Amino acid sequence: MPSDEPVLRVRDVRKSYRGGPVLNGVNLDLPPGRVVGIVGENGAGKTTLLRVLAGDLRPDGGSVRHRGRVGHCPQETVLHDAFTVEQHLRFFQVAYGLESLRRAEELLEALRFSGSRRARPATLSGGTRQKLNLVLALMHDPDVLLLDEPYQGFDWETYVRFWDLAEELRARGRSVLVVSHLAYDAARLDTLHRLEGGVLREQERVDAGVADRTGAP
Ligand SMILES: Nc1ncnc2c1ncn2[C@@H]1O[C@H](COP(=O)(O)OP(=O)(O)OP(=O)(O)O)[C@@H](O)[C@H]1O
Repeated sequence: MPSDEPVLRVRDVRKSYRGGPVLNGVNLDLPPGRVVGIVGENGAGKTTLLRVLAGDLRPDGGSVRHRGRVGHCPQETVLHDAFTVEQHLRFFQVAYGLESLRRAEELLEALRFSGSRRARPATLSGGTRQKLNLVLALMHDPDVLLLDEPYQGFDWETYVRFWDLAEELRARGRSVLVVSHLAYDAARLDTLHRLEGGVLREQERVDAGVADRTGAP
């Protein structure tokens, strides 16, 4: 029987900058096979929280435990203009220790990546760069995927494909945590949390269904 033990367990996470506290005791359990959203206003601390969860930023207190592999798609793309698309894929293949680019190819196809593999990121559109950013975070098929505003710059079709992909991952027992300042896609989530005052609170999802699926990205 598959374990429902959390793939991500967050306890009393605290983080302050010089300007004052941003995270004031964040708690979260993310079981396998869930798509979870975190919303919050600009400056609420969403990016800070995701960086702490990804191990990119050390919290002042509290703990973060992962079970399995983590993928992190930061808000700022990780792409480097000295490298082509193909070189990015090869670089991450080596970094992740992957035998092939099979999964990366599937993801490029799923998101209808249209850029040339010989192109450098600066010559790609913002949405196309974001697709590559997402593929790089996902190509090792992580158990937990942490996404910071993942659909910025996506057109409507790509936005819908992104959610199809999230559903495919959930069906295979992967968990996806999506951070956004917008909550209109709540119907696509298993759980929605609001980050406010440095803590997470579970939100009532407005299951208007159709209404929730009509907002533009
Ligand atoms: N490296 C840093 N040094 C100092 N202050 C920071 C740093 N990073 C973020 N902050 C501050 O911490 C607060 C939370 O920032 P954060 O980027 O985590 O919020 P956010 O919810 O992701 O915002 P947005 O929706 O605008 O992306 C803000 O007041 C920001 O100015």
